[in-house]
Amino acid sequence: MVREITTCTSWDLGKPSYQAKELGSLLGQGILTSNGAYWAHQRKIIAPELYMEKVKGMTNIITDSAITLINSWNRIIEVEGGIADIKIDQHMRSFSGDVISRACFGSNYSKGEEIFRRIKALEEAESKKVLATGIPGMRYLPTKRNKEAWALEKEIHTLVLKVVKERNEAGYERDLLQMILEGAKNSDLSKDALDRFIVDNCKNIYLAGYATTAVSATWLLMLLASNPEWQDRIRAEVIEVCRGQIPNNDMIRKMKQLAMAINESMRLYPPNTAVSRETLKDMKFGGIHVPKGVIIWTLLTALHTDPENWGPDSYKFNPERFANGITGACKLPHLYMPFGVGPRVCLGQYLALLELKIVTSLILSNFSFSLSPTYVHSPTLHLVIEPGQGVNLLVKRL
Ligand code: HEM
Repeated sequence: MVREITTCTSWDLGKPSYQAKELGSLLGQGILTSNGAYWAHQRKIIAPELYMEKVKGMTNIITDSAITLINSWNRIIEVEGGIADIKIDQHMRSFSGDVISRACFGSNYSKGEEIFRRIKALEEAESKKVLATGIPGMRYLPTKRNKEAWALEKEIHTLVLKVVKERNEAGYERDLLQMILEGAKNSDLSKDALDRFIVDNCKNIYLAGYATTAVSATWLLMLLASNPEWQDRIRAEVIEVCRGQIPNNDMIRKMKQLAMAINESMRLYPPNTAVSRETLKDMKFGGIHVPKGVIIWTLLTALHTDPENWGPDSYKFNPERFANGITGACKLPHLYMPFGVGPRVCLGQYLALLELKIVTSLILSNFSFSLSPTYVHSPTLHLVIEPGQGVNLLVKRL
């Protein structure tokens, strides 16, 4: 039965603090896990940089990163003699990491990449720790994994502050790092707290936007490989709209079938499995008394596939259902939430969608692809839901 979920618009609901504890040095006190006035302060600084109008200005950055990917596939295909079996996961991660490095660090982006390489290693070290133990207090013991994570954390801290110092000396640049710096300067934080604020938010933005976007692109390509009629349909649209040119904002806006396929792919494979909230005080929620400290999970995969809301074909890839937008796709459109909901809704959604549209349209206008016989369908939950054994595609040039 479809039951309405009360949209979270209340300050009395926050992000579960356990996330910060479990993921330890990975998240720190950045926007993803903080609550109350400190969270609001961070959101106020970061949000304007990721509004749709600002994101439109990042089209060139994204296109450059997508062209790097296209060139690398071209080289692989040439070496393989016309058709290549490509494991696309790492390519999508490089693309998404490249975009975030450029958006955050502007001209310092190669240093940004160095920092993000370490954040990624830290993410891996932390996710192994979470999965391996789950024992309270383990994170304080000097185990091999903890020591590895602590060393990485220290390196990240030092590197970010080095870029900040260089930036302060070199002058103004309009990127996310600059906005975080200015926001931090205008607050009354101590020097140490200020440094933490900057470092934690660099880590948070990277963690929020890197794997999520990469995995969304990977699932979308897997679905287009398995549904050649949709692959052809969207390719025809892209070719008609772009007429051999690199897509610009105007062209991207016209790619309706592509937008429908992205919505459908994120319905079936939302990278984040759940949206969670913690009650910060006793409250009534949908008529139920919920005491302070209770964590409420909203499972996206369940919401996104409920046949009562989406119809009997709810498990089928059918982008057509989004022909009239999200409101036309189901009975209760607010239950579609790949980017979360309410005041804590994803700040990077416009950036992520633009990335997905640019990279997919460029791939479709350069290559045709099908699933490799080596592909094994095994959605697996790490920090996001990803293909457990990767996605191999057989790719050839058009
Ligand atoms: C397809 C890619 C992405 C997906 C599926 C996604 C999904 C989400 C979800 C589900 C949330 C939690 C929302 C809630 O609790 O209601 C979130 C939060 C957030 N996302 Fe994304 N995200 C993506 C890409 C990005 C990108 C590219 C960035 C930034 C560069 C970003 C930045 C953030 C931030 C800063 C938050 C925390 C917002 C807050 O707590 O106030 N995300 N995202």
